[in-house]
Amino acid sequence: MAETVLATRSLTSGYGKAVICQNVTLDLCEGQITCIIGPNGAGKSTLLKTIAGVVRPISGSVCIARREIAGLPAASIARSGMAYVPQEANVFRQLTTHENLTMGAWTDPRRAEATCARVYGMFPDLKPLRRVRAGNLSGGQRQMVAFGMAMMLEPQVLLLDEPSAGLSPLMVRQMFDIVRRVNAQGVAILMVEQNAIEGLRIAHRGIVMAAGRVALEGTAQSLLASNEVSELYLGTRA
Ligand SMILES: Nc1ncnc2c1ncn2[C@@H]1O[C@H](COP(=O)(O)OP(=O)(O)OP(=O)(O)O)[C@@H](O)[C@H]1O
Repeated sequence: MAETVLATRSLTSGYGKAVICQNVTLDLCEGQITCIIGPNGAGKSTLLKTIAGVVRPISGSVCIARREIAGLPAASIARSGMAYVPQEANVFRQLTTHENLTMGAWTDPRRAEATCARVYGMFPDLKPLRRVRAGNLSGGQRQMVAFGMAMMLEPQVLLLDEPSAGLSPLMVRQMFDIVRRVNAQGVAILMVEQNAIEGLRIAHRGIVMAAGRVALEGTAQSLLASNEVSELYLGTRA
């Protein structure tokens, strides 16, 4: 049985007086991809932000490798082995690709050079762009830089908020391919995706969120095969 690397229990969070995520309990196992799908405004991004420490939990628990991290500052959470790629504002636009990657090694700058070489190996398309400012890259290239920066932390757990958002169909395929390759290297991934079918296809497990709660969960295959999920969330009929 695979170890749980990330677990939330009854996690509740929101903004000011607005409670958005309610009693979210989930487990992410070692080496697995879990894809979170659901309608706009369901609270998917808020859940990732809460796990990453960007939004403070109201109640409940978040553990990485059985260590409680709920309520810790985002920087401490990143040091505990979890990297988070937000949907927006995820690179320094004035800095080059290479400078962005180097910034990604902030927890241990001495390792930056060696880790950079590994990340270029993972994302070969970034190599010719190393001297280009992130603000001058395409949306897909920028998304790859953000992903690369997260990998500079050499995380055990990666949180990805809509990695395929705004990408061309070709870039979407490339992005999912990279997600799969990073996972094959042993990184557990919790990913929010609007592109639900493609996201579930590369995932081991899936979670459907609705109105801030976990509405359904199961193996990705079972969600792809479910009539209810197909009609409500995948835009297809089985
Ligand atoms: N910074 C914020 N301050 C106040 N309310 C917010 C903030 N960010 C999000 N919300 C609200 O929280 C709710 C959930 O938003 P969230 O972005 O988590 O949903 P989502 O499922 O990721 O949606 P989408 O698929 O459209 O990205 C929405 O009603 C949204 O208006």
